[in-house]
Amino acid sequence: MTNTGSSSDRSLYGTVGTATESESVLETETACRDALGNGDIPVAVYGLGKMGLPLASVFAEVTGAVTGVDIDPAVVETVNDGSSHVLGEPGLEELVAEQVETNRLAATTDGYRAARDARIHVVIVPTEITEGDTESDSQPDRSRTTDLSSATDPSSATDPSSATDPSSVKPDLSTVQAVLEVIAAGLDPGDLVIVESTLPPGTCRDLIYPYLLEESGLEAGSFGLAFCPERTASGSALDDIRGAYPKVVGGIDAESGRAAALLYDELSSNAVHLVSDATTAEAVKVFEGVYRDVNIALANQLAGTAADLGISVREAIETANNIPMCHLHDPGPGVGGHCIPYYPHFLLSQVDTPLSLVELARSVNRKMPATVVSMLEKELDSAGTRLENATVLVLGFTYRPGVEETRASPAIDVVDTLLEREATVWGCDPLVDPSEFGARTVTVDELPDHAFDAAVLVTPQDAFDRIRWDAMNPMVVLDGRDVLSLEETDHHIVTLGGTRGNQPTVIDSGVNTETGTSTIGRPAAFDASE
Ligand SMILES: NC(=O)c1ccc[n+]([C@@H]2O[C@H](COP(=O)([O-])OP(=O)(O)OC[C@H]3O[C@@H](n4cnc5c(N)ncnc54)[C@H](O)[C@@H]3O)[C@@H](O)[C@H]2O)c1
Ligand SMILES: CC(=O)N[C@@H]1[C@@H](OP(=O)(O)OP(=O)(O)OC[C@H]2O[C@@H](n3ccc(=O)[nH]c3=O)[C@H](O)[C@@H]2O)O[C@H](CO)[C@@H](O)[C@@H]1O
Repeated sequence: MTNTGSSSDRSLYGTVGTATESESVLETETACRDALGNGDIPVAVYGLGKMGLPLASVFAEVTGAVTGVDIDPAVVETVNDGSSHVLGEPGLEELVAEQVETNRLAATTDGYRAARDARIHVVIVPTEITEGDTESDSQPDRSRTTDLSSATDPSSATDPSSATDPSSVKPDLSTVQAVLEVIAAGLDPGDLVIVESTLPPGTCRDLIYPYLLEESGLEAGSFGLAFCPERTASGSALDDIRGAYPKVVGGIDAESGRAAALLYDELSSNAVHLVSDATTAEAVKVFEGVYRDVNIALANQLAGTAADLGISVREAIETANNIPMCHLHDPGPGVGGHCIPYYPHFLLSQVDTPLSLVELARSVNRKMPATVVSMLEKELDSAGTRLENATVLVLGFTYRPGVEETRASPAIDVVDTLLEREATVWGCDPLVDPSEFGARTVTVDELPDHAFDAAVLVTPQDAFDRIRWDAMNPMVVLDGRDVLSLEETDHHIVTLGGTRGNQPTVIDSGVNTETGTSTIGRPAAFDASE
């Protein structure tokens, strides 16, 4: 099939209800699946970023009729050249080349035209947060997201790590709104709108559907809307989209849910979980993020008990996780990226119920970079060096190893705090330039040419395996991820969770093969046979 750019009279929404007497629902569904696979139902994917481009490519692979829309002309040009501007996604470069070459995927900046032609519209642009009225800090503002454009200028978006008070932060849906404006202008009866961008629960029902109805002038029930969250991570996007996890689908009405479930049943090799409604699907995605943020905060607080308890918290966490119901997370110098630090705010803004646990977790994680600098200061003091006189190396600026993304990266706050304390700060990262964040840039190979009083490992990039620690002057090394093996060097190593590297001694010769528990070396009082 070719991407003809002409509008199609085939659609997914509303088709089963129109089955004629001579046609069964199953036949109608089969016809829909055939039309989808034959490229008779044009798809527009809005946003060709780290998740949007993999998604558009998989949609192209399955449907053969995708127009990718992006406001960035450089992105559009790269895609139309058959290349991927997104790095570090196995298979993506080849898939984009193949889909563009066979005319199954084309990109454009002309969203209005793509919207006119498409019967399925997939939204995968970023959702941001913005800081509200900080004067009302003493009175937490729990008013909901009542407007799609709570911030009109996308550049005013807030970095969650700099937000002063979690309750003053609001979702900023202005980018989503910009796309909806384009879609509404080209919306026809029978069209299906899918939102994959993470949304505050209730957004499809309370904001997007009413907005599309009003702007398009169409009647309720004449087009579909479903929330189908992206459950992907950078580095495994194609596998994730093709079906690493069940696909969650929630429609604004029953027919929207049915049509979207059929679509993703074709797209994903995994099961489709059609939940009760769009709001439930929105909550699923936000809950996943909140779960992670709260659990990381718990791990970070537990790490802080190391000195009091005199143990390696890492050893205790790893050993506790031997039991299936325990999923303690890893302590770290902060929570970055444009998902986990943002999503708690998508929940906090929507409900009247006080969510003190969620707020506290956000505060704990947000303060981790400052906690790391305090730990470093203490260690430097013990070594006789004041922080303001120290030269500190920060290692790893992206929020995750190997992903070229620095939004909300803890390294940025670590650098800011060190600079506020008048330390001299150097930065090293193979993927981004630390000088963009106020540090002096140094490469891995240049490190032995410099003298540092301390190093802080924030994100363990693979390239750091090449660091010649033995060729560098002894220094305090704060290993924020507990990954360095410096025991054989003269460096003074510190981790967030106490002594590093301790492992339990595992005695397995007496393992009870039925229960998996060992009977050797256990105190008699705990022996089940007694
Ligand atoms: N990255 C992840 O790991 C991840 C995982 C799960 C879910 N998500 C969700 O997906 C969303 C998008 O993530 P991403 O990583 O692809 O973002 P991204 O920042 O990498 O890319 C966003 C793209 O959208 C384009 N864009 C902005 N405004 C536009 C508009 N009005 N019309 C068309 N294009 C526009 C930008 O030019 C950019 O190319 C996230 O905000 C989140 O809600 C992301
Ligand atoms: C459950 C999960 O994997 N969800 C993924 C997540 O992907 P992500 O790319 O944001 O990465 P995370 O791994 O969650 O890390 C975020 C930050 O938390 C730090 N961290 C992490 C674990 C830990 O134990 N201790 C920590 O300190 C880490 O260093 C980093 O800064 O969100 C996406 C969007 O919703 C999801 O789609 C995607 O499935």
